[in-house]
Amino acid sequence: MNFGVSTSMDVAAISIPSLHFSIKSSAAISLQAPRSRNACSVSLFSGFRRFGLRIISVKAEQASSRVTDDDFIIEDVPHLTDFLPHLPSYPNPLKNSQAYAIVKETFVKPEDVVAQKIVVTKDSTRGIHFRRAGPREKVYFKPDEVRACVVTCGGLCPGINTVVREIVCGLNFMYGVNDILGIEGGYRGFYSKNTLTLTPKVVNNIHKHGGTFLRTSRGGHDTNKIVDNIQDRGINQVYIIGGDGTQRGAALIYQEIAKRGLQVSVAGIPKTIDNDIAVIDKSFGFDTAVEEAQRAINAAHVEVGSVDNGVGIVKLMGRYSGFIATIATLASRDVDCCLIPESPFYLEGTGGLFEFIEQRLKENGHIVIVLAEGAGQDFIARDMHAAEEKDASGNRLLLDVGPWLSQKIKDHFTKVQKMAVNMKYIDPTYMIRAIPSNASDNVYCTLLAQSAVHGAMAGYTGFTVGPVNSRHAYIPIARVTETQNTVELTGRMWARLLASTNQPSFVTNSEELKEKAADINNVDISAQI
Ligand SMILES: Nc1ncnc2c1ncn2[C@@H]1O[C@H](COP(=O)(O)OP(=O)(O)O)[C@@H](O)[C@H]1O
Ligand SMILES: O=P(O)(O)OC[C@H]1O[C@](O)(COP(=O)(O)O)[C@@H](O)[C@@H]1O
Ligand SMILES: [Mg+2]
Repeated sequence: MNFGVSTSMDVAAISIPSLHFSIKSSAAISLQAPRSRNACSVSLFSGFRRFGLRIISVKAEQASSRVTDDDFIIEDVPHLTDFLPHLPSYPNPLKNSQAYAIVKETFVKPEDVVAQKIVVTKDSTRGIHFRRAGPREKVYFKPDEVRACVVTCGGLCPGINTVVREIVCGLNFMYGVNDILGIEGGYRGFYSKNTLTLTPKVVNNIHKHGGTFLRTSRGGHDTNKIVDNIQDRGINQVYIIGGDGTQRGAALIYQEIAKRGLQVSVAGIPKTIDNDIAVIDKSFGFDTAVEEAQRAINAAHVEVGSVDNGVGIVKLMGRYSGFIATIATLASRDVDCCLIPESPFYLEGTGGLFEFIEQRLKENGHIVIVLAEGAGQDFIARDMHAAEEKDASGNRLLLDVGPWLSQKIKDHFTKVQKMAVNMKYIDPTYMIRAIPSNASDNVYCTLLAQSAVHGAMAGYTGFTVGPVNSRHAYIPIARVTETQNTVELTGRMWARLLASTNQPSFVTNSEELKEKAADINNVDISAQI
């Protein structure tokens, strides 16, 4: 797409085919995209950089319609100057930091973006890009004016304490910020608990412990009470660590703050053991959890390998997404069958689980089944006539598939097959998420935390930070909350698993399930490696 840029500053018109601009203020140009065939979300950076203008991207009404030729879409994040246009900026103190003294490019260029699509062909459209994370030349907070707070919400996962620690140390060591509060016990802590004072000394060793030093909770998100508290306490940077639910809550907090016109940056750091957060490569702590799951799978394999007709079942976390079970199975190679929420399965008849277990017991004398806790929920609910219940955040409370499946298998083989089986059931669910993060997750958590700090100090807000194709980016919160990341049954990763376990596909053996799988996975599979 080509566009002309007017050189005289007083001319407010910059014409782009089918798009018209008006310069609203010296700080930003807003695109008033008319209802046009080619309207799309556009951000223009380099053309205006030298004018000191900041371009905000807008979502045209028909964001789905793409500019056909050089389809270079930038999904930008909000900035404090979007609603506080006269906010002063200051030189980034990193400029004087000895650590960064010889860094070739200390600051991220304003036009640096990260591509969401990296598997391309010569004629590919360029697709969606996100603003690259990292330190900027200008900051919008004076270090001694910053009063930051950190809050952790939802379930545990390895590495939460590392993120908390590195937010505190990053603010203090890189930006000279000394006023940092801990919000205790999740969102409700804003209005129901006293704050903790966080210093590098206080958080020095917390990364060596699992859980969250700040404690957490589900439920209790009251946007107005939270923002009232932020305002009353004079907090001007909010770091929110949590999963998809938490990030939805963060979006509401950001919107209320913008509505009130408060100079407060809201930075979301995505967290979940389930890796169900969209757009980012994977959530922190996931690798640590998969590594810990190997110990449970290995124990099951040792147990069942030491007895006749040993049936080992290991239940792992994964409420709606079966990534932990899938990747732990691929990593282990001791697993004969992996069941996940995304893949329907059935027990009886040709191609069913019972037939497969019988075949493996005959072949090897034992079998190991890895089970995501969210697998088979509809099956169990029908079988037990159980009504659906929810937790304090509105998440589905799961029926316990582990004991249910163990009993089903025991009943089938003893009563129907007249064959005694040695059932060994292991449930390490909370064990794999309550441990401290491993070395690689610790480094990942450090980059996440520092990216969040750089973003907030540079005045960005209403963003979630995370790696997109291994490069940290600032992602609009709505982007990571609008869909949930799930294992694609039509992707190559799941095919790799089926090829490694040789388990029944369950789907290809049954027309009815094939439609169901198609529905589940009516998404672009190119994203799957
Ligand atoms: N749609 C939502 N809007 C506002 N707050 C939400 C929303 N969903 C969840 N929350 C809040 O976010 C916090 C954590 O949500 P939860 O789903 O339990 O865990 P996670 O965010 O880790 O997946 C809870 O305090 C919950 O009240
Ligand atoms: O912590 P609780 O309330 O027992 O919930 C357990 C659930 O939390 C999870 O660990 C995910 O929690 P988050 O989405 O909050 O990270 C699921 O895997 C599991 O089903
Ligand atoms: Mg969640």
